[in-house]
Amino acid sequence: MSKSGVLLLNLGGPETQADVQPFLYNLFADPELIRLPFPFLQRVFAWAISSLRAEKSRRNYAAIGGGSPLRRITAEQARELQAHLVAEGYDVPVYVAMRYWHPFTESVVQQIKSDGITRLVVLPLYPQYSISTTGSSFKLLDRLWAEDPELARIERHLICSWYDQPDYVQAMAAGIRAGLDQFEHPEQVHVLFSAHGIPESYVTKAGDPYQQEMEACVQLIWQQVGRPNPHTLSYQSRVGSVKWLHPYTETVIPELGSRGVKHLLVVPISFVSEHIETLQEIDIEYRELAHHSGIPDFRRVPALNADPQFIAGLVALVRPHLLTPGLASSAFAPATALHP
Ligand SMILES: C=CC1=C(C)c2cc3[nH]c(cc4nc(cc5[nH]c(cc1n2)c(C)c5CCC(=O)O)C(CCC(=O)O)=C4C)c(C)c3C=C
Ligand SMILES: [Fe+2]
Ligand SMILES: [Fe+2]
Repeated sequence: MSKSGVLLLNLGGPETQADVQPFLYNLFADPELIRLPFPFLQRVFAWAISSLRAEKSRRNYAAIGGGSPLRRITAEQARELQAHLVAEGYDVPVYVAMRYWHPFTESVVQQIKSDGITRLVVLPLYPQYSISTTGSSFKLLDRLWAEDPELARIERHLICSWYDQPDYVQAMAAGIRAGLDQFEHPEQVHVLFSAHGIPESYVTKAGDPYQQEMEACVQLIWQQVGRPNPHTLSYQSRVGSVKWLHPYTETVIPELGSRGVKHLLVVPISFVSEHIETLQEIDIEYRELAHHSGIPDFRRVPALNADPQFIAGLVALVRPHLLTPGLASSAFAPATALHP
């Protein structure tokens, strides 16, 4: 008998000030996120960098209430997705697994195993694929599946990226149009898509499709927005001293200011939930930078969180991998099942 489940993947975030350093350690200890020439030094490096970064990072989390809202918002997305699936007749549990903080992927897959799931649809909450995000979580799942013969019996259906999912694209476009319409003169607004950056070498040396998917995603969203405003794509949240994807958001904002832009609408584009990089980096740091750059009118499009059209998009992504309602106890898969 087949029993399906859905697993949502995300990065995770510290919930309290005390969580910040161990969270950073977990993040920097991942060779998919930080690539060192000497892998045997990864843990020492992670300890050193997490210790050095912790104070600044704690201050940033303190500015948004002490911790990240990511767990709460991702749980809400999971609840909404499950409710919509149940309404369509798919009686499947939806799990949330984080890469670097609670609920850790390692413990969630134990739960999935003990719930008797035999067929798991894995949906990363990153619309665009990157080695550093979806790739890292998939690699961890591969390792867990390779180490445990009971897990190995659970059939996995991986959804790699979905930046072109029509409901997602339309939900993003609707948010941008609503954002533009809040300005007194919407036609005077410059729209700045700000994506999370990654080191440039991921794209040029390791073949990460992230930049290409990001550019295609912005183009699709912009077509749906259907307004004549000028728009730009830039990359934020650079860590360390190596070159990251260009142009940097922190460079673009002053350039726009010096070109006379007075009204700026920022669209966070790699994120489907509010988190530190929307609430602190964009809303606090970039807002201040914009004001210093002569841009007094600075606004941001909210992250999608549990937006109904976005949730409909998640349902559409998951549905083809589920057994048709009524056949749920059958051993047969529907003809529409996709296997990337
Ligand atoms: C698509 C999203 C993300 C990409 C790509 C990504 C790459 C990436 N991130 C770091 C370093 C850090 N990321 C941190 C937090 C963080 N990053 C993302 C998303 C992406 N990261 C999320 C959702 C979060 C959690 C946010 C929260 O609310 O807690 C942090 C910690 C925060 C801080 O100190 O700034 C670091 C550090 C690298 C190096 C990287 C690509 C290689
Ligand atoms: Fe990050
Ligand atoms: Fe599938």
